[in-house]
Amino acid sequence: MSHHFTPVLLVFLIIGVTILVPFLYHRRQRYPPGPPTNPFTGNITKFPLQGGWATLTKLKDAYGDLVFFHGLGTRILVLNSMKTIADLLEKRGNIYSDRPNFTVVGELMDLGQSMPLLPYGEEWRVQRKLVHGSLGPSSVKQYHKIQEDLAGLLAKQLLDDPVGFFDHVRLTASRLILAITYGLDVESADNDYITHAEDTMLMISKATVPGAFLCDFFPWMKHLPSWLPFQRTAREGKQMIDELVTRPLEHVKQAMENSSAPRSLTQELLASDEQYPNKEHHIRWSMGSLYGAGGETTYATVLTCIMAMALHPDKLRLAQAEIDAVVGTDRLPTIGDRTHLPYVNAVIKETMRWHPALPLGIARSVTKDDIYNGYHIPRGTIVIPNVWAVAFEHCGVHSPSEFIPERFLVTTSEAVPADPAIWAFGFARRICPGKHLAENSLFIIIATILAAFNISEPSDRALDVQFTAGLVSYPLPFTCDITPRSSARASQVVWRASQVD
Ligand code: HEM
Repeated sequence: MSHHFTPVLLVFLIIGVTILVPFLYHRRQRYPPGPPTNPFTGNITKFPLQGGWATLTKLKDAYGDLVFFHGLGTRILVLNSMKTIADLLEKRGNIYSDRPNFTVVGELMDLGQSMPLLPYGEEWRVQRKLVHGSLGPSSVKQYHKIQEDLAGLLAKQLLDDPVGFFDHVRLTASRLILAITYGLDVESADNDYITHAEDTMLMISKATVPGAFLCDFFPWMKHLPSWLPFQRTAREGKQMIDELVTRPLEHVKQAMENSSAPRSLTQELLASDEQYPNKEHHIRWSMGSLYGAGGETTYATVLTCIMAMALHPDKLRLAQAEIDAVVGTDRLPTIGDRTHLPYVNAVIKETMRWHPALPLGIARSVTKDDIYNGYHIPRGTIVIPNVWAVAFEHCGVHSPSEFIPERFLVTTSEAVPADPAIWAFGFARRICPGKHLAENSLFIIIATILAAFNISEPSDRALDVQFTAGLVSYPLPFTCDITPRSSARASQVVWRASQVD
């Protein structure tokens, strides 16, 4: 009997295997949900290229915490919640800590040598280590004085030329980084370096917009002849970037030879006895990375805060009242006051939540095929943490789009939103190494401005609330009135600026 059954069983088995295996395999290969696809371009053309955070956050309603785009050889996974970000970027950090490859900016212009773009590997590890020692929570105390001095000088500029506040804030953030990284004189740093650095940053931010170069989609194009316009642009960009990272380094080396180099991160690293391969190369790129990553993010946040204060005079008054009560009225705040000013800190947190400076963080790339919640995430997928969605998800009891610092001051446990300090600076192995420095900079610049000035919407028109749509998002130039709170505060500002040596 049994041997009659065997061929039948075999046939069934074969049929079963031929149908089931591809079926199961297909199930295993299932991509996370996303907008409808077509056979030619998948759904990649539906990925919003500029300022996509609001659109991507809306897609969360339709598709959930994971939204997947694919087509034309590119795959993008958007993470729309703290849970998915923690599960992948943190718990599976060994395969989710790489960066996508930018053919033009990264390879042809050489920016791939800089820490934010370096692949997850040995060179990146060396550069991170170089900056960690000097940017840790206790090391950053050595920069308090520079930060307080620069906040004081900024206040003086706001007093003398309030209309130019936008530029003053921008330059202050840039000077701060140049002073700390290279020991450049805070006042003269502008002429020598900032103009070039700003031009270069502008060039980089234009060049990193997806779609800026066809070559980013078709990497083989990098081998095309050098006279082609995109190759020329790439060469010019490479030169600008090279100058940005090399000139200040050479300046420090020269000053060290003359024994006149002030203390700075670069000077300390060059002077250290520690030996490792390509030492100068790594110092050049890790230090250069700090300017690129640390200037724009800081001024974006300060400008957003100024805008929010102009729009919310009642919140400004509360912050000022707290400063007057805690710090007093006879001096400007210092970084030492930071832990004693909960309302001012809540204003800063709310600024970072209301409009995060990096609304989509900095993209990652996954180095191995992965399965998550039953979905297939292929190797090489670009992974984007949508922190804009996180900012709206964890916002406590108040409406997410409104500016309400009080949401961070609630005492009942379930209503307190997640502190932006845990998500605005990125995650796990690639978390922002400048976080502690940045938090002190934001505090001292914002607290100094609030202590000394009133900020209000222009009397003749409404303030235009608009933000740039690039990687770093900050207010488009806007007008607001910035006036000293009193003549006593104005005199304090003048005196404080005169103390900067
Ligand atoms: C408000 C200010 C700042 C914000 C919101 C911010 C945010 C971020 C974020 C979201 C990332 C990506 C992390 C990830 O991939 O998970 C990052 C990376 C980075 N940040 Fe910041 N940052 C700020 C200020 C600074 C400052 C002042 C410095 C330098 C002193 C700095 C240096 C860097 C560097 C070098 C990286 C690349 C790290 C890597 O790829 O391993 N940042 N930052």
